[in-house]
Amino acid sequence: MEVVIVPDAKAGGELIAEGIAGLLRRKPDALLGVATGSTPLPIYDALISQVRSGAVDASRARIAQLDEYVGLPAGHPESYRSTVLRQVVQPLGLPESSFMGPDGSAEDVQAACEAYDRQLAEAGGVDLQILGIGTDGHIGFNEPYSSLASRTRIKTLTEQTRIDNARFFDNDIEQVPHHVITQGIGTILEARHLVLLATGEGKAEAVAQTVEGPVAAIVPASALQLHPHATVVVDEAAAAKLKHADYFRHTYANKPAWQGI
Ligand SMILES: N[C@@H]1[C@@H](O)[C@H](O)[C@@H](COP(=O)(O)O)O[C@@H]1O
Repeated sequence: MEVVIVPDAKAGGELIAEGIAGLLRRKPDALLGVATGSTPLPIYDALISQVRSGAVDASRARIAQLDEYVGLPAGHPESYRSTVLRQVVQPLGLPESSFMGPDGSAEDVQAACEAYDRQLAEAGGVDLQILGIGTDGHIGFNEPYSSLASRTRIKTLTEQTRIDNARFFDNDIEQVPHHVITQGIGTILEARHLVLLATGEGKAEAVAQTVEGPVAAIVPASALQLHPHATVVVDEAAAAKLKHADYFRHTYANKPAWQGI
């Protein structure tokens, strides 16, 4: 696992967008896994700027959703499908057909989950998966104690996550669904490159446990330690509880120039 400490969220977004641009130059039809939440927005802003300036061609990129609420009416502005369309797919000028995600309104949710895992595999697998992290260490919507081998499935949100996400629902926790579909941790680990961005002091404890703690289901993001190519990008505030911050800074500062993230 590589840990990169950047000055702020904007720098983190630019670094990751540069990595995505490099991927798209090597593989124009790369399948990019995207996360929702506030944290990845600087990545999308930087990538959209690169595309608009002509620095990178994303016209053949494909986009895959990480997770979804269950039971929101189709087209609900806070469904993750609507969110990814608004924040990533449309600004990149991509057709909706380039975008895949689990069906949160399916009658048979389990079948929809299994169908999504198959769809990801048939698409050749995710090339680069962007991840955020919950304050409790969740990735996607894999809450603490999720199986580290889990596949895409329905999950029940913790009260903390519903509180954290109420800001997207008029600060009314009653509007936040209890159930979600999320790529499982086993599914996420199949992506070729995992890139987790964490910013702000509220993520410092989760980051320290993810990076320096044991691999444990209580901290789902710690499963990144099992991945052969995982990059954790943190700003100074989110790095505040890392005991080995100096080591990570030293290693990154001395990284060969030709190696991207
Ligand atoms: N399912 C999403 C996660 O993918 C995201 O990482 C997390 C943190 O969001 P934020 O980046 O807004 O803190 O929120 C939700 O739970």
